[in-house]
Amino acid sequence: DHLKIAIKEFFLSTLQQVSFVQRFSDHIINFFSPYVVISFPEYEEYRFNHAFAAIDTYLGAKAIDKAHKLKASQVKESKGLVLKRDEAKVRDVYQGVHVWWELVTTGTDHDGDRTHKLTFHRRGLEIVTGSYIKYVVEEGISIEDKTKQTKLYTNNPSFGWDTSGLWRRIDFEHPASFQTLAMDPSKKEEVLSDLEAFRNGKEYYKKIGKAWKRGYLLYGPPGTGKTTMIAAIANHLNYNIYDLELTAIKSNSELRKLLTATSSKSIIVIEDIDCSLDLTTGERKRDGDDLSSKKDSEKKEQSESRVTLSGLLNFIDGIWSACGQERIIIFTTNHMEKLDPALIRRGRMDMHIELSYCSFEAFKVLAKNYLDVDSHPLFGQVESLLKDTNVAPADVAEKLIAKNQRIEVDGCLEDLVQSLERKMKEQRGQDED
Ligand SMILES: Nc1ncnc2c1ncn2[C@@H]1O[C@H](COP(=O)(O)OP(=O)(O)OP(=O)(O)O)[C@@H](O)[C@H]1O
Repeated sequence: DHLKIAIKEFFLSTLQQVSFVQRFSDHIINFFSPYVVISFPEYEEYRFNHAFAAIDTYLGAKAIDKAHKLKASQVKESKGLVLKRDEAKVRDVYQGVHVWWELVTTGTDHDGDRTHKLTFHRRGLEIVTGSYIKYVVEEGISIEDKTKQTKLYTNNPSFGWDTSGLWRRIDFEHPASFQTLAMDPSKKEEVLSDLEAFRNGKEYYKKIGKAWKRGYLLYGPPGTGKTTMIAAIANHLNYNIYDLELTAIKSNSELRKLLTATSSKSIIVIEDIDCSLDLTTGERKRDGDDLSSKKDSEKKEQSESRVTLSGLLNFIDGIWSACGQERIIIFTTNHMEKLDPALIRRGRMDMHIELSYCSFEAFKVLAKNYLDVDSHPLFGQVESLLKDTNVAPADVAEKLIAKNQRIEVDGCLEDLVQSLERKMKEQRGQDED
């Protein structure tokens, strides 16, 4: 037994010495090493590191012809196949300086923290920090703009998609476009030119000293195309969508964390804002909760741990202005009148866009989308019926979809006319009541 203990102690002390020597030699090597390492983690304290994404894209596109491992993807049906370098280590040369990139992942494969590590000789320090990194990030951003697959993120825990920090994400494949969006053509033009001005507004926002962001409020009855318009905006600008589910957020600080984890060139959406926030008290509503039956202290505790109106205003104006750029925030509502004026005042929500019942102009777009016709003898009848009937584009679209079931154009339009006539009678009846 004594012998056993002596051997154990001997090995333990030897091991300690070895690890001490190891640590000491690491210090010496680091001290004298001619190499410098710069790390670019994907997230820093939940904040998304924009440089990481740009570097990732740059390295993915770098010297594909020399790569041994490639990843192929078709980001959109309309776009070609995109090949990406799929190697953890990449070498690069810039103005005579040799650098090595390595992608290091810690933790589990799926949720691990990823970091790009850049190693180079100390001699190249000035070139690397002075211009190379800037070059890589700018190149990455411009490649990303051309080939980007738009993503849809949500903070809703019930969706079990691919996670990336606080958000869950999937590829965004909605086919909506402004061309197929049925709305008044002049309103459509107005929205499109506002988006263009925003997209090209970098210098303008800098000049006036305002954060590069814009808020849109989409309002109108159900089925008038609010969600469709968000998809059309995302496709038009090629921005990611962050679908923010307020009811899944426990506090204002969680809301801030989510915000700082969003990337630039993105649209943050809160749908049906009137349903997720009680705007009279500023407390978030929760199904089945009856606050009036709770004691005061409990009420206070609860309201402190929830998203409040002021938390939401801060989200739009406060920190939001300070982090990231090129952000669009969109609220949708079916009940404009229920919203607190503070939330929707111009400056916060820069443009209020009404999506209204189907006009004849909007119908013509739907007829083109679904039936591929520009005119038809029944159009006159549809036009006069639409003038007197409040019907959502979604209901009109539903009638026209029948074409897919091999019902001919005439049959579809006759069906639509009949349903519009029924609807008109119903609405007249209600008015008389
Ligand atoms: N303006 C429109 N242009 C083209 N299609 C439309 C339009 N409005 C509705 N649709 C069709 O109706 C469906 C439902 O519309 P959408 O979800 O965009 O309406 P919404 O206003 O967001 O409704 P809700 O308020 O109920 O969320 C869409 O999938 C689309 O096919």
